[in-house]
Amino acid sequence: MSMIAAFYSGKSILITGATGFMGKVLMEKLFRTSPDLKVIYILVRPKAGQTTQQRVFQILNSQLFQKVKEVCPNVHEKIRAIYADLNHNDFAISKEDMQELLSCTNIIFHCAATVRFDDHLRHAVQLNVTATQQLLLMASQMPKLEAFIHISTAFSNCNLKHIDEVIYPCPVEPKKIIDSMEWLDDAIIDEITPKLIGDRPNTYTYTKALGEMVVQQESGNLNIAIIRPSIVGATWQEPFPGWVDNLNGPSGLIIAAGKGFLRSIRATPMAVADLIPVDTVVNLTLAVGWYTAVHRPKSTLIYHCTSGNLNPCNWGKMGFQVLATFEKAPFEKAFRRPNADFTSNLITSQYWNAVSHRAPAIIYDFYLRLTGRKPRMTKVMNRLLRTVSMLEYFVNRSWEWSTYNTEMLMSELSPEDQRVFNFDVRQLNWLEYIENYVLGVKKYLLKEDMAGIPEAKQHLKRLRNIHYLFNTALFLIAWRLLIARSQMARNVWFFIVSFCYKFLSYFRAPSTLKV
Ligand SMILES: CCCCCCCCCCCCCCCCCCCCCCCCCC(=O)SCCNC(=O)CCNC(=O)[C@H](O)C(C)(C)COP(=O)(O)OP(=O)(O)OC[C@H]1O[C@@H](n2cnc3c(N)ncnc32)[C@H](O)[C@@H]1OP(=O)(O)O
Ligand SMILES: NC(=O)C1=CN([C@@H]2O[C@H](COP(=O)(O)OP(=O)(O)OC[C@H]3O[C@@H](n4cnc5c(N)ncnc54)[C@H](OP(=O)(O)O)[C@@H]3O)[C@@H](O)[C@H]2O)C=CC1
Repeated sequence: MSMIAAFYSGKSILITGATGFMGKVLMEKLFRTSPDLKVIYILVRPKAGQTTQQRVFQILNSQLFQKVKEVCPNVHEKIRAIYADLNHNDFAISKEDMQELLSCTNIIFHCAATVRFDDHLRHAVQLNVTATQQLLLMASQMPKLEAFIHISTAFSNCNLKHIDEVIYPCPVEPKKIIDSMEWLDDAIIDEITPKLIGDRPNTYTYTKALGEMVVQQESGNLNIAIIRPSIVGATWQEPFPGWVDNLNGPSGLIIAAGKGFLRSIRATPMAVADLIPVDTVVNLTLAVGWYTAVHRPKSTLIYHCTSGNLNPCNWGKMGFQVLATFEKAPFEKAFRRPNADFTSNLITSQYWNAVSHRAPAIIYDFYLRLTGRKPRMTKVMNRLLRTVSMLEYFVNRSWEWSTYNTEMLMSELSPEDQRVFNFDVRQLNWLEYIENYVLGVKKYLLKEDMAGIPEAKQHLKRLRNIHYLFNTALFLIAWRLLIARSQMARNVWFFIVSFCYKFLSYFRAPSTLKV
């Protein structure tokens, strides 16, 4: 019997960010391994014209939850969606709901965040710092609370090269930042943002670091742990391999590359690609929840959920396997044939941007105009290149994260728990994982049918022929222009033609003799 699964039985669990990528997998695993849990409270806001109930209904009826329905048929009754918006200081939770949360909650998993790299500092602070502070305040009023698990990111200290499982303070206190956001106007915030974030690349990593400081400062008597995952990718094993449902991290780039839009990137092939499957993060999170509640460590423990120091893979190998999978199972209706140029050189990368990205987009828009349609490719390409430029920081550097606490926890688990809540990335086969990841992107994100693969392959062949035809035509035009202008080019041309003629006559002569 799994001790961790047994621990969650009968518990009332509060999850923030349950509608997000990680939150859904966390809920799924909890219901599947501990179907006897009492209730999962989730803080949800209405979104995209859907009420909170409709959103929950959609999640529970998705493919991800199919196995759960077999083990826990009354899952609908065990999930309690609470209307909440973390942008409001009191989360806009009703009095009755708040009362229920305060009196019943046993465990909190705080996953909600804004993960946009370029979010306005005011909004990023509200979500990643103030909301964390508010939740801690709520937690301090929960008499039955056993553990508070805060999800941060391994990149909260990406300005350092070696990162230990400790909290590194930011120069300005989070309380001062929270206060200043209340009275500074947007223009001034824009001006001071670069100074505040310092050598971090974006407001996301900065506010996640502030969020950790808040957790440390406001922990009081709470039993708290922090988890820092690196780049979270599709599922490795559970509930099935390759599941992914958003464009964050590598997923969006895999689509852009598979559809032939993205053909080069400024990346260092030998830099460590610190990817971690989402089910691994969730397994560690649940194990940490159990350990924190049962063993009650004296101080707040931080757990790095990373792969680089235990089972490293680099971007070059990853890109190679992504392309190999495109060969086997290409994406439908590609714009161009997938290809990859990795260059760490800025000038080469700008050259490839012009030749491989901007020029084809301009030519395609010209074709759309000629055929009476609205040009759109240049706009799409500009947005893609902007996104890529924001991710470049992470594919040109390597970090070392120590994993003492994570390894200590692994050794504390029973063999059964090590199996059911496996977070040992040393067992991960990267090539297999990446192949499943790309297939998962095709299946679950693009919703493409595997039966369409032969047609997709045909389409790529047509694109290859168009590519050869286009290059030949381009070469002939360029050559014709050159011959018209340069005596030397003409001489070279006559030399090649006479050489070919002699070559052919040589072969024709013996064959004539035979006859
Ligand atoms: C070596 C490769 C070689 C490839 C060469 C060739 C290929 C060969 C194969 C190679 C592939 C394999 C290797 C890949 C390397 C991956 C490195 C990843 C590093 C990640 C590190 C993460 C570390 C930190 C981890 C964490 O701790 S946190 C979680 C991470 N957080 C994020 O990943 C949020 C990012 N996003 C935003 O920050 C916002 O999205 C924003 C970007 C501001 C736009 O923002 P905006 O322009 O306002 O508008 P949106 O609506 O948001 O998006 C506008 C449009 O871009 C789309 N789109 C949004 N996203 C992405 C995305 N990712 N990728 C692509 N597209 C995206 C969206 O669909 C929309 O398309 P549309 O609808 O226009 O058609
Ligand atoms: N994905 C990754 O690569 C990594 C993620 N992390 C961390 O993991 C955690 C989960 O990330 P992930 O699941 O990928 O992110 P998602 O963007 O998929 O999910 C974010 C969640 O936060 C919720 N949320 C955002 N704003 C509000 C709000 N105002 N009120 C209520 N809920 C809100 C979202 O709700 P809604 O659906 O309504 O928008 C969603 O459920 C985050 O703390 C992130 O920093 C750490 C490392 C890497």
